[in-house]
Amino acid sequence: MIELQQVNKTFNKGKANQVNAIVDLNLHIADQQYVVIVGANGSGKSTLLNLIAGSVLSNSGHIVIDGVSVTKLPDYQRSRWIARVFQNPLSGTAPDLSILDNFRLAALRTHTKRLRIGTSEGFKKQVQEKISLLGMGLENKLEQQPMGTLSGGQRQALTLLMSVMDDCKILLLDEPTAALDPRSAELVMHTADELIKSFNLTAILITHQLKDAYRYGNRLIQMEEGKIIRDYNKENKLILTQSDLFDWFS
Ligand SMILES: Nc1ncnc2c1ncn2[C@@H]1O[C@H](COP(=O)(O)OP(=O)(O)OP(=O)(O)O)[C@@H](O)[C@H]1O
Repeated sequence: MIELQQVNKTFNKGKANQVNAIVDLNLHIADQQYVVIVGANGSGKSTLLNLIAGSVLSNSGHIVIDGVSVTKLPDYQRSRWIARVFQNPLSGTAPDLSILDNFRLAALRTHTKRLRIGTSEGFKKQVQEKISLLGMGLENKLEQQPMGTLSGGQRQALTLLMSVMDDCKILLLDEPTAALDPRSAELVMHTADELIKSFNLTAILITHQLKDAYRYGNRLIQMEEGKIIRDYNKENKLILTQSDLFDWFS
């Protein structure tokens, strides 16, 4: 569960370039909800995700995750709940290391409990099993293939997998397909959807791709000038047509 109560975030407060990025925002996200957020550039989407992740702290209001008040906690103290995937498929991976070594690093970094870290065959087998879920045939290239030689889509799918293999409950996706070609983007969106379901995650996706906003998730939010101006739950989203969604931006 994620709860934001009367949250405000102002950048450059009191200066000529002051920006009220988030304004009196209230939001309740139930466990296992998959929320998609759309909105024009500068409407506050990334700031909202940063406030939830703790990489930006609010000026006022309360943020509660899983019943714990996290309002003043920095991001590294929220990482037990939260995993994040960003636009750039290269961020968070070591290009010269093999796929397996990247998984070892990720497991060490997050002290994952799902995996027994090490050089053992057991670790390799667990990673192999998980990677085979992606259906990309990468499970047979674990040790030969350096991460940097994979396509952007493959890397982003592996990054997704690495981030959800930890015991996190919340996955934050900030335009994860923005740097990908349409085919890779489709693959990553599908992978994210499968992982969210199979790991029972609560997820938030920011996207400018309206067809993805329409297709994925069970709640749809539109932001404007730091506020939520539309909020469609699962039932209302089902009634919405794709052209309704396009009309919001015309
Ligand atoms: N660190 C910062 N310092 C100053 N202003 C900022 C900072 N981060 C965001 N802003 C401003 O806050 C407003 C909201 O930005 P934000 O990145 O949250 O919007 P967004 O909806 O994610 O936009 P986009 O779709 O372009 O990514 C913008 O006016 C932006 O310039």
